[in-house]
Amino acid sequence: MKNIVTGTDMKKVDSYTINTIGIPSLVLMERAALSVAEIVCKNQLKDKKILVVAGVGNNGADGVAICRILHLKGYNTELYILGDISKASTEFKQQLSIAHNIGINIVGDYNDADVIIDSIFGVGLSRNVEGVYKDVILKINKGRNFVYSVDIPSGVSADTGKICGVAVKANCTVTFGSYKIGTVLYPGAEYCGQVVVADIGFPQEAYEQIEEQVKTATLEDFNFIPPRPNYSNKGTYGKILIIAGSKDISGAAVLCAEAAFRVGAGLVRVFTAEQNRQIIQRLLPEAMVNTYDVHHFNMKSLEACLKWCDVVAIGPGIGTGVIQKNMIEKVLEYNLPTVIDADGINNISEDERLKKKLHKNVVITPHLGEMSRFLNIPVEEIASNLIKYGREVNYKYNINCILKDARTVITTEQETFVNLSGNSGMATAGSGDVLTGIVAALIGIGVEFNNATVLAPYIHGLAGDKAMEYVSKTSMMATDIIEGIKILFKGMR
Ligand SMILES: NC(=O)C1=CN([C@@H]2O[C@H](COP(=O)(O)OP(=O)(O)OC[C@H]3O[C@@H](n4cnc5c(N)ncnc54)[C@H](OP(=O)(O)O)[C@@H]3O)[C@@H](O)[C@H]2O)[C@@H](O)CC1
Ligand SMILES: Nc1ncnc2c1ncn2[C@@H]1O[C@H](COP(=O)(O)OP(=O)(O)O)[C@@H](O)[C@H]1O
Ligand SMILES: [K+]
Repeated sequence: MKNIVTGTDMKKVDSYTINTIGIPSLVLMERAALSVAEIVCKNQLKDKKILVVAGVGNNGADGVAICRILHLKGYNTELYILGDISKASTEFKQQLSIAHNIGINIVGDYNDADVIIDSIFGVGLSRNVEGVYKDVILKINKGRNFVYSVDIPSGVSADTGKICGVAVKANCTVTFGSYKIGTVLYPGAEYCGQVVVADIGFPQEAYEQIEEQVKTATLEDFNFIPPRPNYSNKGTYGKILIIAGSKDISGAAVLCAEAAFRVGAGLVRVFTAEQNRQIIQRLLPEAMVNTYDVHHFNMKSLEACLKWCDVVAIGPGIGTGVIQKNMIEKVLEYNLPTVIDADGINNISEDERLKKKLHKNVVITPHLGEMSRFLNIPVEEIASNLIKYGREVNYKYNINCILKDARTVITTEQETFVNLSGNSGMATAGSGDVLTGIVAALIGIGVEFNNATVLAPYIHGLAGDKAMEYVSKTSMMATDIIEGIKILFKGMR
């Protein structure tokens, strides 16, 4: 797991590192500046003209130090300072004094260059960007230069990813210590270009001072998956019940069940409408199929399935109505690890009685529309504050939530995560059904419930990224993501 921090929390990390651990501010700053300079040197030839645009806070101080390092390496650099120097931070004044002593060329106007280093505002951005700052940022964005942003593109809120009026559109952002929320959540993430996290020496202890930590999964988290011993059988790897599909929808069940198999589930049983039996058996002969008749629904057959399984996923393509609500009620009575997706969520949203039956072994996987219905809050409001509303589900209902979007936010009882894998090719029908199958299968194969909730979107995204090895984002379909799961695990163990 890696930390993702708000700007406010990053200041706490800075301050703890400087004041409690005792690493001097200028030491951190030198490492920060060196990390940016190193990346610039690696990618830019010496004949390139580099303009450093610096504010007068510590982000600007980083910029002045970067300008000095590049100048000493023989680059043609200029420094343009934006803001009132009499109000500059101590570190800025120190850096500027060094720059003067070394003979850095300081210019009075913004002029174009091959490379721009944007160090106007970092995590200290505190209000909307206006006036001369706005004008310069617009000029940077109009130019054809290669833009590096220091810590975060100036104008992006490090706390939320919102654009404070206007923001620099960078080609590359070198962010210090850890991802900032503003570099991972949209729209800010779109302004960053490639994001490089530079280790400048903040100790993990400093991150532990943060009260509400946000993290992201990393490859190390595959260790949550238990090994597959030789002495095992299909029963070892979970009995997964998937309640999906309806008279007119069969694909959802197939995608969900196949994804579960590809993540390693031992046994998968689909409970679906009678009309789907043949097609599912033909498309996925490995799955067991039990069916119901909408006109004579028999709860006993669902109960038998629930008694059989270790984990249940309900919702993809089931439709909404009385039968569906009764099925959900029955599922919730069994207190099993339960994944609720799509129409599963929509049915619950319509029925306060079902909401009351949600229990702590439930994870819901809503997209923004489903989340909007579930919380009765407009989509735009949820989109602008994914973490807040993800957490709200947890506080209100004591269930886990995978809030799916271009950046999926995961909230468990204790923790909050943002998933960083995946790509826009995954915005395709059935992609969410694949995710549902992955969550259920991970629980089935023995991954602890909270860990499965976090790992599933990560695996789903990595599978989408793997799918790009043979299909473009444009052509990607949900079946390609399943193909991607195969490639992913082939490369893993
Ligand atoms: N040792 C450390 O601490 C380390 C810190 N590091 C670096 O420091 C950065 C944080 O520095 P920071 O806290 O000084 O804030 P910063 O981002 O420079 O912004 C404050 C300045 O911007 C101004 N300002 C803000 N909003 C504005 C607006 N809308 N419009 C106009 N002005 C506005 C504000 O002005 P004021 O509000 O005072 O009028 C003030 O001048 C961090 O991102 C990283 O790069 C690294 O080197 C690692 C070690
Ligand atoms: N731009 C994107 N980048 C990364 N992942 C995306 C993007 N758009 C959608 N996704 C992922 O694709 C899946 C879509 O799920 P969902 O909307 O439920 O699809 P469906 O209902 O058709 O199965 C989610 O896991 C979501 O996070
Ligand atoms: K910046």
